[in-house]
Amino acid sequence: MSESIGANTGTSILLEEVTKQYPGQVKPAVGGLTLEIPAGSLVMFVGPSGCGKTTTLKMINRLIEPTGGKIVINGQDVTKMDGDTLRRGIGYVIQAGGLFPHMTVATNIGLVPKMLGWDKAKIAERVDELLELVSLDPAIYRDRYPKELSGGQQQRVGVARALAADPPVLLMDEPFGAVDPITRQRLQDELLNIQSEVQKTIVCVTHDFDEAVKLGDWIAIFDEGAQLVQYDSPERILANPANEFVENFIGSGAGLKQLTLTRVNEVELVEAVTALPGDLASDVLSKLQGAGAPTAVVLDSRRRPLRRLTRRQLSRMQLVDDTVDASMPVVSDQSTLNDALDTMLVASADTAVVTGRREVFQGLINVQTIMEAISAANSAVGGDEAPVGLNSGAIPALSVENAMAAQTPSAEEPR
Ligand SMILES: Nc1ncnc2c1ncn2[C@@H]1O[C@H](COP(=O)(O)OP(=O)(O)OP(=O)(O)O)[C@@H](O)[C@H]1O
Repeated sequence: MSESIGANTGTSILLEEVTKQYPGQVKPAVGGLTLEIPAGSLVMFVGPSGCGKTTTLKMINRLIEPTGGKIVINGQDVTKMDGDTLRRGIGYVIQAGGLFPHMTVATNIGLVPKMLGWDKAKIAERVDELLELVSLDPAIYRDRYPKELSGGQQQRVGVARALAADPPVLLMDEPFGAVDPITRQRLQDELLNIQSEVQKTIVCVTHDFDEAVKLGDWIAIFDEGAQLVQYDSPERILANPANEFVENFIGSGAGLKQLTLTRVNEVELVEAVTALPGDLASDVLSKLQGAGAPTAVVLDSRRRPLRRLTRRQLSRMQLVDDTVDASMPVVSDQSTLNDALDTMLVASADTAVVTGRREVFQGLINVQTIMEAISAANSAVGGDEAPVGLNSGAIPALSVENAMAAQTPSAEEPR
């Protein structure tokens, strides 16, 4: 219940000296981690396999119980709170959406609202609203079963389900790990679009440093035992990696990764002549000639781009129709310049169509704009001060008693 852990937006999370010692393990999976997650920010956890990212994430909604320390959400210590109540106020997204296969999309999304006792009409309305938010047409998708969806669509439904009861906090564990690179890019852009609408506090685990740079307001880089190696903005981590471990993690091409730091919505777009199905082709053609532009963008009634028409194509038609060109290069205004360049290269086009929230047309971006933006971006790295993040000294060596205690079985599921 969102009431129980605070307002639906603007909720901070604080881990205070949090430790997780799994039974039978010599070293703690998470050792004395103190981490501040500012309200409304998107924090990415990255680090090598087994370093404790997932364990840290799952301690926030107590799917894993910490063995020590406190977790404070919106000023309230949730370590002792009823776990089920806590989890209803925290959206949770896992790889491939984690949907229940025998339930329709609508039932999956409506699960938490149902548990919270919402009436049927309100749930149905919310389901449609969320499907719209994740760019799935409710009329087509609400009654489908998960197996009738693509991987990317399942993932979108997973996000919709996590947001259903408007929780203030969203936890995501490798949410885009199971989809192809193009779908992954689109889902990342959508998440950023959704976040600009809903302003949740989001913690997201990834193994992909580029994804962390693209999505994160802040990136926490962990080493084994969830030892925090660096916690800062993507810009500053790229500009000043804390040590060799971080340098290796960033990998080669740190310079090129700077391209990942600028989003399409930060550069000036090229205006375009637009047309609607049903317009007289000759009218559109004269507008194009007046503007000195080579192509017009055809939009549907919700201003979503359908295709581009060249002067030659227009001169051969009477009325503009509503044909869709699936191969038209389209980028979201949340895309990075890196993604935009990729999209143009794949389509062998020197311009791409830019869309914003709910796929509404914004303008065009061209290679020239990107080149100019790159040179302009080589300016000083600044920004807000980084949130607090540290571990409490070295991990204490286990005494014989502790080691014995650690062997005691607990309710924890083995992996
Ligand atoms: N239930 C468990 N019982 C015992 N040890 C566990 C359990 N779950 C995780 N571990 C251990 O704790 C450490 C941290 O695991 P965790 O899953 O948090 O890492 P991770 O950084 O998310 O890794 P990956 O990127 O591979 O998913 C690992 O050494 C793992 O083997």
